[in-house]
Amino acid sequence: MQLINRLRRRSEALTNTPAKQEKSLFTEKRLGVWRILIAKESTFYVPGFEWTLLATNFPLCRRAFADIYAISASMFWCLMLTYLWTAIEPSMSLDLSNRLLFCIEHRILGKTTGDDAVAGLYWAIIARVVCSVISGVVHWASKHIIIIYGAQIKYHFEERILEANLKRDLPTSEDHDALARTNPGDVFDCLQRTAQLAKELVSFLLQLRVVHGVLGSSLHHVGPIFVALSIVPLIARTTLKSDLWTKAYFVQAVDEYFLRKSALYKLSNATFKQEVMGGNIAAYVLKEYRRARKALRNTPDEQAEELYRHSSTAFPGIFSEICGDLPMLYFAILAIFRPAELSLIHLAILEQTSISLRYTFSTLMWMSESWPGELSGMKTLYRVLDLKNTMKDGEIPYPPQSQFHEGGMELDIRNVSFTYPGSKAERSALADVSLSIKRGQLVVIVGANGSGKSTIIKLLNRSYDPTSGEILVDGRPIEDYQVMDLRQAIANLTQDHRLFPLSITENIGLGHPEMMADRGKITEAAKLAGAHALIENFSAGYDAILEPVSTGYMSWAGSVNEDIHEEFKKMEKTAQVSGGERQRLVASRTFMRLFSDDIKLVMVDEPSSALDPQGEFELFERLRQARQGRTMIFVTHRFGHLTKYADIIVCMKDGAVVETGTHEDLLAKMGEYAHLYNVQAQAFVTDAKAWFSLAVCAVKLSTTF
Ligand SMILES: Nc1ncnc2c1ncn2[C@@H]1O[C@H](COP(=O)(O)OP(=O)(O)OP(=O)(O)O)[C@@H](O)[C@H]1O
Repeated sequence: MQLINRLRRRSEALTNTPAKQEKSLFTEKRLGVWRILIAKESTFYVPGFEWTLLATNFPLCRRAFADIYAISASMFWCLMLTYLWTAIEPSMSLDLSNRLLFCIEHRILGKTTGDDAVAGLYWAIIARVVCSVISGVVHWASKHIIIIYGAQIKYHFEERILEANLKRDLPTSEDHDALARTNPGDVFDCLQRTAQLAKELVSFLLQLRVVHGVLGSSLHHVGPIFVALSIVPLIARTTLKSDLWTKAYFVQAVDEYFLRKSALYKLSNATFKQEVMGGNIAAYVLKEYRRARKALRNTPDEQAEELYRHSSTAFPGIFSEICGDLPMLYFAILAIFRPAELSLIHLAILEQTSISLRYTFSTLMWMSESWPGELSGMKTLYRVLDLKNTMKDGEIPYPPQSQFHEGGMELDIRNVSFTYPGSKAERSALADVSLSIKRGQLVVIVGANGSGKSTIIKLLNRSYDPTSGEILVDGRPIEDYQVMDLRQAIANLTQDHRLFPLSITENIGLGHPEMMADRGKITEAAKLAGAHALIENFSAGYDAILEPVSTGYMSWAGSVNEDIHEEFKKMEKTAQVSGGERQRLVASRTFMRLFSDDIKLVMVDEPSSALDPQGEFELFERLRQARQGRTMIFVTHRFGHLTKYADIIVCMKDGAVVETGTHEDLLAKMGEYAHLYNVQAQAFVTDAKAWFSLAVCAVKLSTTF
């Protein structure tokens, strides 16, 4: 019962969103397990098309057209010509077909005789065939242009997105807009859809012109009603149709039993396998799942769009079916009452005209409905491209030309406080931190989890700027320096660093791209990080790509074909390396970076969490040996073998620096550092005692037997 009440409360919380308070803006619906919030439509609304979108997005469309025109003017005009042809072609084709049918009728019924009649028929045939041939060529050319030009446009925008993403600073990258999914093909897709929309509109108007011509001919007595019966029901159907996807809406699952059922189902995923098995909770999960499913009863979870479209009566379906038959039924009724006025050719012409007109009209409606979706993809892409960095870039190069630069970076952190953008924590990540680091000093930062150690590193490499206070680098505010220059002078190694989906050589070489071609240095860096033996073990050695990008996919039928499946698995395989091996490979990149004379500050943030004790000891030793002429900052929980080399140990707690000094100073203070140190030392003492007791036991036992 308690559980059900809790679920109810949660469900109420889900439905009780701020949107409810702005009721006038939205219409709310509950369908199946879903709650749908639909933005109310503007007063000037024609079903199937958002006219206001056209006006408000005109400048964006113009910009997009200018962009793709600049990529290739010739391709652009070729594509537009193909659209022009395909806009004219249906009406021309219809006109020629109708002419041909009239010629055939006249010839069959003997209304025209002689050479002129035969020549007219020949010309009608030739014109029809020529039109078809041109259409075939234009369609092929249009597809060809779309493939080639489309690829050029896609690569162009992909490059722009890449460049924008690479230049973006960290706070801006965490911005909601920057996280939006962008597809480089969206601009071309949207412009194609816009051109197609215009094409369908022109095509429809030209076909009406042909219809006018047909009605003006011998069919004037039956034609108008026939054509009206073809088109009017289509307009009525479009007007009456209720489709969700053309509207601005938001769908959320709110049924408490559905949510619980989904959460329990998720527990069968591989992600939770160990917990479910280890905790032996499978029976509980299944029991609770069944209970939720039973409570859900027949509440449908079909897609909200489908539920919205599904009508409560069969009337719209019947109406739609009858609409399709109306022109033919009308002709049949005429055949009953006024057979003398009709012929099969008349029927063929009217049927052909009405089918073409209906097809174009339906396509026009469909295009106009889907156009806003295409437009929103393009808008998102441009919004991402236009995002401006929130962090200021400085103007002074680093190191400044005037400055003598032996001995590393000098850092002065003054009353710095920092809160992460969008943080929900009460406490700041850093609160009034002050710290002075002289050139070439080795600093060890220690402290409990969440005390702010990594945040200091992130401020020093300008991933973020302090919320208040200032950081001086060599006596100047850090923001005055050009960010790129500053980062060029810093080597950073953290536990978050990843392997790139590139070869091992590149993974290491990117530490110092100017030396990428120097295989000797790359091997040396790998040796320093203890990764050489591991790399040699791969069949492709330094050329191995451990985590390649996905390159293939299988068809549905392919996934059930065992041979294809096996081949696919072989092709797409990612090499598995252990956490420690990964850390060694990543550390190789840092050693490569340390070959650069530009490096004036080395910051190492807990990069050895997965390394064995020997590996960790060697890593710190070798990093320390690269200290000459550099300031070094280590953030670590296991500080045993580093503290004796440290010029300053900084001890942090709850975002503040609580102690600074040498190992001896801080132990003597008997404060936070001494506490952390003793907890670690105690474990060793206890371990040592245990080992000693075991050894004594073993000796006793051996003497007993
Ligand atoms: N990206 C982030 N967004 C919001 N809060 C964050 C973010 N990163 C860290 N924090 C918060 O800032 C505080 C300081 O985090 P920080 O990573 O600097 O601690 P730390 O001392 O390095 O911890 P650990 O020893 O666990 O690595 C913590 O309370 C943490 O939850």
